[in-house]
Amino acid sequence: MTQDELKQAVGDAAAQYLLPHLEERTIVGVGTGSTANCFIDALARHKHLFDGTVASSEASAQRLREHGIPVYDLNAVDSIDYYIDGADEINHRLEMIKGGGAALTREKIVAAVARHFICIADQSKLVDTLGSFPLPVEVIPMARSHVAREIVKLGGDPVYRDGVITDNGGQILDVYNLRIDAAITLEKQLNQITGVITNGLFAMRPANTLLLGTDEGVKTLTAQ
Ligand SMILES: O=C[C@H](O)[C@H](O)[C@H](O)COP(=O)(O)O
Repeated sequence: MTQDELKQAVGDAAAQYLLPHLEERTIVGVGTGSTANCFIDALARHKHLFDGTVASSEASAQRLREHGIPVYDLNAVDSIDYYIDGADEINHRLEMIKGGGAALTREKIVAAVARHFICIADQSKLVDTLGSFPLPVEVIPMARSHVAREIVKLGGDPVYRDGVITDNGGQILDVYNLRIDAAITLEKQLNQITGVITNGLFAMRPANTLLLGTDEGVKTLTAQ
């Protein structure tokens, strides 16, 4: 199967996974990216079964609305049972690197509210050790150079993602060559640098379930 077919397969599988849990008042958390888009398209077939969604980006909100699915402000929502989103890398503990599409901060916020985080990914995203994919760090624009210097002290090589402005008005540094063997420690260290909005390590809040698209079908994995 192609990577696109695997993404559609996990998008469809996530919608099927949710079906028994969709009720009149259910709010679904929806992530960002090409895999999340496949999920949005699959979820649209069941839009009469639930109340609406909270989206982790303007792009996903727009796609949801185009399907006629309501999108709520997170501040108007008391709780979210399920958040479905992709990842750039995920390990066997279901810790992730996210933010290749620059949506990391809103993704982390929605994930923090959700009771269950279901990651949907094709088999290329599952790794033994995080860090081949450069770690995105969202920064306040005036702090970009300061944050970059501090990241160098931590051993990383930050590269400014030129021209990208996030939904929050932030900028992105993609950090290469970081050793990510203690992901929670690194996630906290990066967030403590003044001017960092957040970073794309999801170790303090890993996924609860991974729906992994493979050539043998969609596998359901939990943290090891
Ligand atoms: O900022 C974007 C998100 O973290 C995405 O979930 C991540 O980049 C994966 O995207 P895709 O499904 O397009 O590979």
